[in-house]
Amino acid sequence: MDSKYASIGKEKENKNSFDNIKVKKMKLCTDNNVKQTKENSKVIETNGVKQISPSKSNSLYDISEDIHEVRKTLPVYIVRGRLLEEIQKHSTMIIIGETGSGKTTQIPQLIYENQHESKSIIAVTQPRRVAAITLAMRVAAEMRTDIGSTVGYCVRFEDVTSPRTKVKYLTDGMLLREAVADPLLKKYSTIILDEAHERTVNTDILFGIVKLAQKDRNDQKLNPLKVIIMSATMDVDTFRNFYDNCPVIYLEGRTYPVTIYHSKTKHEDYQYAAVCTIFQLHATTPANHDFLVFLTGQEEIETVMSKIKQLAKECTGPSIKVCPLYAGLPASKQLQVWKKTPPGTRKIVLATNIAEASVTIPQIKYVIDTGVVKERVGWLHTPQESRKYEVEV
Ligand SMILES: Nc1ncnc2c1ncn2[C@@H]1O[C@H](COP(=O)(O)OP(=O)(O)OP(=O)(O)O)[C@@H](O)[C@H]1O
Repeated sequence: MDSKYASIGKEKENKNSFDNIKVKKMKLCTDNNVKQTKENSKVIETNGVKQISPSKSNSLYDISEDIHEVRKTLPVYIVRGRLLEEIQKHSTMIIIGETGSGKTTQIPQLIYENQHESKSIIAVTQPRRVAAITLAMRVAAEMRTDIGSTVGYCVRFEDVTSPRTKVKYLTDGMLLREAVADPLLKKYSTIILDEAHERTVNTDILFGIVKLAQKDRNDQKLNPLKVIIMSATMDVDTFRNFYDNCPVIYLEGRTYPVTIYHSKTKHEDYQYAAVCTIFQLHATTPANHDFLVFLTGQEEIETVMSKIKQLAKECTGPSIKVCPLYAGLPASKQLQVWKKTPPGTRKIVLATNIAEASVTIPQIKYVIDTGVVKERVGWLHTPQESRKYEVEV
């Protein structure tokens, strides 16, 4: 996104650069036609297990919203009959579907609605905690059920499931832990390994574990295990070879019109450029158009957040709610991102790349991507780093 302000003049050094920002006082567009929504869910903690109370609201999602109509437009929903036939036919399969086709939210529901064994649980793994939680809440709302009953989630320090749970979203790490206690993963009838292309140590081990569990359950004549590998994009041949040439289904997705603007110049001080762009957009777009800004980590997010709060005081127009989103943030704070803001308030989400895939944040209309990311790398050439690399792998 090209920022008019960011490209004016010389960029200053990091520590002072924000002082350079001038907030234009102008009449801002507001959109007051946004409906007021109910208060969101409440978290109760009992014996160290947090339970989301359905009493105030079922989840982060307002049941009164037309989420059922949205669901019906999803490609997976449209081809559900044909897809189900394939799922029933094969014990292992790979499903490739474009982002937003409805793989993660619809396929578990489809299997649940058609499974006859009432005791079985469908597990859906996610690489990120926040994805597991928000997807479970979304699916619970779509199924008109309370979170923690038919649909639940399990992430580190938080198990929101019950004996009634049949669709369980959980992180790769949690399923791996369960596999240590029960290598056959007997409580599950179906295991969906989602976002398979993200390949971490956890997921790679899980691919082997579920394959073994499936085989051992067959050998021991126990209830069969269905394994579904899902992704938007991945190296299909590698996975297909590993899973004995299992069938692969491709699903078409939905696309939304996206206009991409690039900065004309390289901004060494990308935080400054991002803040400039935020206020440039803030001055010209309706209040119910929320922003998502990608930064590299907690420290940067906190710096930019405090600058936005400070500059917001000098602005007229819609108020601003800034929501941080990074892996180290407690889950309850991460969920603030999904809470609706009052009419006339703009939400600005400052996130690391954890918001890049597998999560959907409604109402985001503008994405400001600084184009930088923190990555952990292993060096093979020095003895110290090479040891580190070995330990991590
Ligand atoms: N947490 C959410 N909040 C609001 N809408 C959601 C949420 N999760 C899903 N949706 C809606 O459901 C649609 C399908 O999402 P889903 O996650 O099932 O797609 P997907 O094919 O798994 O995409 P991806 O490959 O990005 O995970 C989204 O485009 C969005 O309209």
